[in-house]
Amino acid sequence: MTGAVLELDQVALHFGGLAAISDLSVSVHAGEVLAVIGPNGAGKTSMLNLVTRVFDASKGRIAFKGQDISRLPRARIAHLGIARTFQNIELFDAATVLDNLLLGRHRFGGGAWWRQVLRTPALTRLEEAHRAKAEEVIEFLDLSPWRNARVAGLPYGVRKVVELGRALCSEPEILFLDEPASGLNPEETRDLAFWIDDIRSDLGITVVMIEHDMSLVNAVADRVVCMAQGRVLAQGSAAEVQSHPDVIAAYLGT
Ligand SMILES: Nc1ncnc2c1ncn2[C@@H]1O[C@H](COP(=O)(O)OP(=O)(O)OP(=O)(O)O)[C@@H](O)[C@H]1O
Repeated sequence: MTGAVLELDQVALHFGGLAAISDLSVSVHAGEVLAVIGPNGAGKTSMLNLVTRVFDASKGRIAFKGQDISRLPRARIAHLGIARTFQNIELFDAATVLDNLLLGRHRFGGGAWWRQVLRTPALTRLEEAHRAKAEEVIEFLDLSPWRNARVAGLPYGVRKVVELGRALCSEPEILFLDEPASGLNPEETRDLAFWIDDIRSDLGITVVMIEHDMSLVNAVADRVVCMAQGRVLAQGSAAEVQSHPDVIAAYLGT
């Protein structure tokens, strides 16, 4: 593990009078799996929405590999190598699994307009490279039985894997997963744990996972940050954080 790949420094986010995030400072180390836990409404998804520029921070700095990204246009985020999945799966239901995965290649472009009109060899090579990456991800996530199926008809657990696959197709340096285990059965959650481990070890991608399922957190997280009321309450190993008195009190609502 090396230095911080992503740093949030005293970040705040307000919705009207409500402080969803207050003075939040979090560092993500390159090559780690960081789990972000905390009770409902703690600000976990808001933090992810700040990093991916869905919302503007009202205060503070967010740096990716030393570059301040807090004011970048949202569309630039994927180009930098930051990918995410959503709490409520966001896929193109009418399209096939393969086509959804190919959408993940968006950041690598489709070539200049004149290449598309003339169908140049360079464009053909680009399309072949996109297709090869999508096939690699299909293989990696065992999605071959559904390659040409429309997403709309797929079981929930498979759709979650497709969304993960689309994020991987963008070849991110850092991958944010928003509640990846929610709605999955125990067997699917075990598969997910293996994939997250492989995403970090084999693909070298840093993973930040917002998660309520402590079996998954205990299985894959190198480090855990617990948030409550928009701040960091505790951080450390899964065991340290789960036994922290403030964390126990936050979950009990005391
Ligand atoms: N778009 C929004 N408009 C207004 N308030 C919001 C918005 N998004 C989040 N909030 C509020 O900000 C606070 C933090 O919400 P957030 O969804 O980030 O928490 P969370 O820790 O991800 O919760 P959960 O585990 O339930 O998903 C909550 O009080 C929530 O109601």
